[in-house]
Amino acid sequence: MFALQTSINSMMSVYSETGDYGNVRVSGEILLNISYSYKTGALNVLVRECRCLATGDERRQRTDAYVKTYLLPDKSRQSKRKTSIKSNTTNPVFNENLRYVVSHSQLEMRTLQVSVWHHDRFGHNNFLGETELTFDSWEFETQIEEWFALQPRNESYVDSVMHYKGELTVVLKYIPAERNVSLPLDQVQVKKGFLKGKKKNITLPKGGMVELLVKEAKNLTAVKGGSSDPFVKGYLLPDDKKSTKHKTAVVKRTVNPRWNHTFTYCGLQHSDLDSVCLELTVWDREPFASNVFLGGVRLGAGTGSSGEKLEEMRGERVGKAALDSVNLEGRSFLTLKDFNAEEIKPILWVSADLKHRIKHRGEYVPLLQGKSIAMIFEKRSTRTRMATETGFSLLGGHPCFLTPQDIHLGVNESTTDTARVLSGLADVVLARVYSHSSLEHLDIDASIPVINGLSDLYHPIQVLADLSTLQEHYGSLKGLTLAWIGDGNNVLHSFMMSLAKLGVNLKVATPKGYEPDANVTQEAQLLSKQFGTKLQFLMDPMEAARHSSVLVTDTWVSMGQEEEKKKRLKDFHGYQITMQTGSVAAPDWTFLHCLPRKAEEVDDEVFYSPRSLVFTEAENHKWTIMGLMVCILTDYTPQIPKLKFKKNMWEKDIKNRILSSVCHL
Ligand SMILES: NC(=O)OP(=O)(O)O
Repeated sequence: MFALQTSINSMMSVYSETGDYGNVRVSGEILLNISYSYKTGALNVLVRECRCLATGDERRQRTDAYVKTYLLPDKSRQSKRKTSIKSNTTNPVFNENLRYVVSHSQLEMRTLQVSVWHHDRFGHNNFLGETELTFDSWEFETQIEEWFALQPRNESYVDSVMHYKGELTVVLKYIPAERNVSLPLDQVQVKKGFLKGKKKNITLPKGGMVELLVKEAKNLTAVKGGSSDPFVKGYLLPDDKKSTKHKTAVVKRTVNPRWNHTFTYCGLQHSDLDSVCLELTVWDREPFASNVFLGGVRLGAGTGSSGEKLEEMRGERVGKAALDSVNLEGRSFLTLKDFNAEEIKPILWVSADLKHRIKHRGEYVPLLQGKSIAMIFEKRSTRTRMATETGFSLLGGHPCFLTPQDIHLGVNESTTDTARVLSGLADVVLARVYSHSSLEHLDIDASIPVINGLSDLYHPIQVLADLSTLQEHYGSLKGLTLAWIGDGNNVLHSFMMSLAKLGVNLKVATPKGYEPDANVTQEAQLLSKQFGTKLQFLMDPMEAARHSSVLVTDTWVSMGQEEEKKKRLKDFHGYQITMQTGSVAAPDWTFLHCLPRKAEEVDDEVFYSPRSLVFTEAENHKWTIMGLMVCILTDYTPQIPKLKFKKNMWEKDIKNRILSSVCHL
């Protein structure tokens, strides 16, 4: 028998947080604009651009760069911020603000680590260089904008700060076979349920036994409010079937937990001890998200390699891995023009995940607990207001609905002052405005994210709901053709800024004089060229509908256009969507309308038919607004794998629905 008492910090950890840095030669500089606001307690790290970066992927001769920051010594995901990825350039321009809320006295003791990475969709991201800034002699009122040379990895800092993750105390014993067989049955620890009804038939394990007492840990990383909910997981490697997994209980709200929990591993010969290894990992339990990896250690001589477990240990579950390259936290959402496909897809995914968990599984998911949203509405609303209020509350947050009659905005108080005040009182603003420039002003002055709840130029949250509805019904967006028949308005503009990025073709039929905005059109043409999708501008509604999968229209008289109503109704004559319009569309055509609807735009036969997805579309307004809020206010990872919608399932469903409609007739 041997006994061993050890602690993590006396052993070399194989769980480097530093990851795989690749072998890219470091070059280039990064332009940062750094400011600190005493008023909001926000450190704003505006990542402007990089120049002369090294090539991230030599074989493919490309660099897809993004910037990542940590406010050291905190290396937890709460401290991580990322920009979007800029494709195929060694001189990427970001102009993205990475924000930390931290008191200036805390900040004096912190180090901002700014690293640049090449994003490899199919392998490891490659390190392209970094710079570190300390704040101990910083003039906090001064804003700096400066080029910083990128440096190779600072190994000494990595060793001294990043590898130390606390200490774990364990007692390890090997009990040889001759002693093991004399153990009474109730001392042989096997998985729960194994003994149930089988006591008579149980065969005692052959060979010796490893007994591990997990006593306690000290100085673990605090991942929430100064503490964690830690537990230990253990495997005896190699273990391809995960049959040796043991876990301690969770000890709540502490970074110095005491477990005194014993794991036993049976059937081991003494000679096996040279080839096995005991992997112990410490985790923070997260009831509504992936558990957070706090540290790990391997005891024993064997390598016990098991790729699957290593992956799980790093928290890279399906969802996490796929979302890892995208960080929308703190981003405003004024237009889909600012969001690429890799940023839009996670919003749709989180939305579908929330719908599944809350609506279908009946779970309570308070991801926005303690957060507030200021909802400014210059115009009336049914769906956007209800979707935001109920959705935000459902996630545990607090919505405040404000109209110009309720608050001083634009009457007694400037937009600038209102934006600053709201930034201190809420976590996010959603604003429905007449002029898009009002949103842009709000966004400049606010230090919290601003969401466009509709402006004269764009209605991006509506299009998120539409994309999610189509994704649900068709199983995939790519390859669909959407026909917009009607006014060249804000909803169309948002489609024009997003569809090509997702591989959707667009045909637009508008009466003369009601075409979409010229700048938006020019941008959409560039996107369609870039992504190889079809984009057509027509005047004939039937031509737009021909072979299209989705027929879409909207009101012909938007809010604020009431005086033009008579003329508009005349000008839009012939644009009503009817079954005749659908007769030339694709066999599986569907209909969308963002509502409210008037009969002149679409007749009752189409509007209330099984082809019409309008009421799901209205409901999805809520799930997509919730998904968006969660993406910009938290680092939530979907609990369920990326939802898969099989096309043949949908085809069956729509055929059944059409059939049942025929029966009613
Ligand atoms: N589609 C839409 O934005 O509806 P409301 O105007 O009711 O918010």
